[in-house]
Amino acid sequence: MKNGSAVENSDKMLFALLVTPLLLLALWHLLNALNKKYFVLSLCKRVQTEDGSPLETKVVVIPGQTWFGNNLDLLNFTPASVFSFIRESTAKAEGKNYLWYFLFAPEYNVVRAEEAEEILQSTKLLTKNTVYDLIRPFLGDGLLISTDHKWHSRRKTLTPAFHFHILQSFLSIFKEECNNFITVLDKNIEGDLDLNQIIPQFTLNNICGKAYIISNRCNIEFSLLYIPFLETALGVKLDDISEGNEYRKAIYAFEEVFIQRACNPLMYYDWYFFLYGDYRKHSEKLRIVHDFSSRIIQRKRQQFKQKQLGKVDEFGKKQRYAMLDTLLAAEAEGQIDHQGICDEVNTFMFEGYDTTSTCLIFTLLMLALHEDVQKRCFEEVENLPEDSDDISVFQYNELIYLECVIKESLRMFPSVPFIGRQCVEESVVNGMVMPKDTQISIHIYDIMRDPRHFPKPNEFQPERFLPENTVNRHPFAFVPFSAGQRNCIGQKFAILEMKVLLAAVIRNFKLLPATQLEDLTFENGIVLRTQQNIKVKLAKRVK
Ligand code: HEM
Repeated sequence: MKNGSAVENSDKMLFALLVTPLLLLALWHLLNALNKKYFVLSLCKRVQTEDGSPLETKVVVIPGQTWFGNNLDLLNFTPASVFSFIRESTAKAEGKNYLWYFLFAPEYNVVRAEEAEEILQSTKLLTKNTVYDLIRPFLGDGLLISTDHKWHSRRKTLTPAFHFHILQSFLSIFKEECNNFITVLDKNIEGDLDLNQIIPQFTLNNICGKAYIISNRCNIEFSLLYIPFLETALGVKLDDISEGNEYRKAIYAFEEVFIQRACNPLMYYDWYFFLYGDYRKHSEKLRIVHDFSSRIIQRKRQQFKQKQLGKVDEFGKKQRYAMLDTLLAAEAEGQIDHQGICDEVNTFMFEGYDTTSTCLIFTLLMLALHEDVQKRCFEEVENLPEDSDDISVFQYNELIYLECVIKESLRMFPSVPFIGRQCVEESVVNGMVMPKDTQISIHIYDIMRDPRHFPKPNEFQPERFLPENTVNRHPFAFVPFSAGQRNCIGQKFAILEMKVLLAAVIRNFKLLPATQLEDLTFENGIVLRTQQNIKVKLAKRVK
């Protein structure tokens, strides 16, 4: 009996020895076959071409540094290393679009205008990607992040608030703020002017609060109490400087936490962020920001009711309101609630402040570094009427060369270096079948440095934007304000605001270099940042 069971056992062992490798081989083949369609170790479906041609003909797949796709490539990066990693990836892909594989979803990186066009024009790819979820606690379902019906109806409601006639009425506010700004510069002609300190205060004042704070060395005090953006888009003046200032600081701190999160893929998970991230700072700053916007809205609501704004003016035309009035009018008609208004106000404060200041900082730097360009701008603005009160929107529109300078600065240093979309269902994009949840990053920075569209892309050449030089350019090669349905609603506002400031600065001062481009380390944030503050010197122009 014993002998019989021993034989049986050895048969079993032999069987196992023969079958196990076969099973493993079969499993290996199965996994290999599965891995063609799915990136097994990244738990996501692969991108395929629509016509069955090799994927490499459409996109470069950048191999990850481990077997787990690109999941660990970005771990614990800093904002500066994220910026250089993205640029290196573009270089590795030799200017072609490229793919990464992350946990649960691929990421399609677009660096070419040709493919960006299809995405930005698509009516199906309007949903923002997961990076935007990190700012959702701040901006809620405001225009930047919302999607589908909510976004459509809000965009329709808010578009008239940026109509030419409304912009015209903002002009006097921009000018007043600008005059104050020039007075401040006049008092600080000595030494280097730290643009990162003073410009964000100007643009936030154009948004929400007047308080120029510059280091004691420069000796500028909390002197000005004026709030153009609140007054322009929002139609409110702040009485309390410290209130606006606390708000500005809270936004800055929120952005710092955002950057920390954005640099670590694990931090995208709320539970991980709650346990290991700066969750307390995040919540505290959000409370300050939200309380501030809520108070502004309450104040404006009172004024709105008191004024009893009618729906038609004396000529029977529908009245055009600034942004917050527009929202309050929509609230009166039951189209939006208090939370919706808060989300929009936060979105506009946020979108309208950092973006414009980043562009102004780089434009002033480039003017200081390029004397010939500055001279040409000076000749152009010199023709404007002496008294700034007499300068009309039309005259600002005619500052063609200054506009080229702003555009060239935006091309080289786009305030928003990348934007994101995602496929909410399996979709065909640029001839490839993208699985549901594929993340799409459109790298505006790289698109606008593509030498096929901008020869010698690292050279500052405003002439590229003179009308005669743009005729044959690809329409999506220059997209600092994005394009298509989800383009920037505030672009005309921004260009006018920047022209008013730049014209005034150039008329009054000669800008001289202090910071050189080589001194700067770039960082990826919500907007493009540099580790070092950017400085210029000023020399008063003799009239
Ligand atoms: C130089 C200045 C500016 C630049 C470079 C800029 C750039 C952009 C870009 C690239 C987008 C698309 C974002 C995306 O798809 O994720 C955008 C959207 C937006 N911008 Fe701007 N922006 C600027 C100024 C402004 C200003 C001054 C305002 C408000 C007054 C504003 C309000 C918005 C809003 C609300 C959106 C979302 C639009 C939508 O999705 O319907 N922006 N901006």
